[in-house]
Amino acid sequence: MTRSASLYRYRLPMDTGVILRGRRLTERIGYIAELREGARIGRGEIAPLPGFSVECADQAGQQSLHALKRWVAGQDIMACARWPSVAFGLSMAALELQGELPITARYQTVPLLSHESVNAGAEGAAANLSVPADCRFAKLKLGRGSPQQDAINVSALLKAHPSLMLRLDANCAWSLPQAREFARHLAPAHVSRIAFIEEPCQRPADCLTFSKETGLALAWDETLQAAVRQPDFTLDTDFRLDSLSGANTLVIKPTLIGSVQRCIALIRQAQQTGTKAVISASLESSLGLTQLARLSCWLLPGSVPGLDTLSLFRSQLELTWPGSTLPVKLLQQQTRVWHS
Ligand SMILES: O=C(O)CCC(=O)C1=CC=C[C@@H](O)[C@@H]1C(=O)O
Ligand SMILES: [Mg+2]
Repeated sequence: MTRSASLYRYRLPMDTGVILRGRRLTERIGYIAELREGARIGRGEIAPLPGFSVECADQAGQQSLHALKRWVAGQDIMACARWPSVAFGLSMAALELQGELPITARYQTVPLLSHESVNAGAEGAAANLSVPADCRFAKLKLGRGSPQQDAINVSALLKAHPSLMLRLDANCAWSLPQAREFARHLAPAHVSRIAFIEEPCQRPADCLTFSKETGLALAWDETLQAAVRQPDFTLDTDFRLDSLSGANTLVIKPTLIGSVQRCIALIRQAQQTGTKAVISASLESSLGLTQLARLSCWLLPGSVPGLDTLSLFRSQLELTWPGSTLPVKLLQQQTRVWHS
């Protein structure tokens, strides 16, 4: 069957307040790979995240182009997809082309609570944070204010919403003493209402010590991304998660981890050791987010993914996230950098 492929480069305006690793992100640049074989179409998003991905958009674009040309010539699309963002996007496109990415999704996500006012320490800001009425879980970023202020905000939020559970994320902000300072000001009754805390400390060993001392459940995010980049990290049978053990959850950001197949293997191996997994966004466009929602519903039907990042954008791309009223840019309006 005849094959054709296109690679679209997109630039989407972001909300002014998006700061990643101390850098303001004013626009999101990425690619959409589109595969066609006979009447079938498959798309995937390739969007390395500045400050988190090793590769930049140009590097990802060049590698994607090379892979697409090989695929059109009848070769394996994944053979030279080395960057995680490229491996993820191309593997998603191939899955969708083959009809193996389920259409169904719940499009449910864990709300990311805005923290500007909370972080400014505004009196009562945390308790007044708008939390959707029916939501069981919400996510709050930590590490911008003082650990004590973070703990006060968390306690105020949980007090104001008696049935709420929180996912917390400090993005490796704290030393062990600072993390202990946070725990010291946390109401003991609230510890059990924290589903997990992502990356509390700069050092993974300190995260483990902190978790053991406080009983706060730990989730690996950046630590997992760093581990999978190690050359000796293999997902074959002898790979054990003990180099990542001690956490009760792995945060799977496919754009930062790699191919769907690699994510599946990681999830299955985590589950064999009693470790949970949640799929999380890396600020993909609405096209990528809708595919991540389908992926999460397929691989982790019992877990609510962390995909509440569309509000950081000023427009959607090609596919709308259900309920979003953001304007939609179409792929044909984007720059097609190559077409077979
Ligand atoms: O995981 C979620 O609920 C949403 C995504 C999210 O929190 C993040 C995405 C990308 C980088 C970070 O800002 C942050 C994270 O560290 O998990
Ligand atoms: Mg995180």
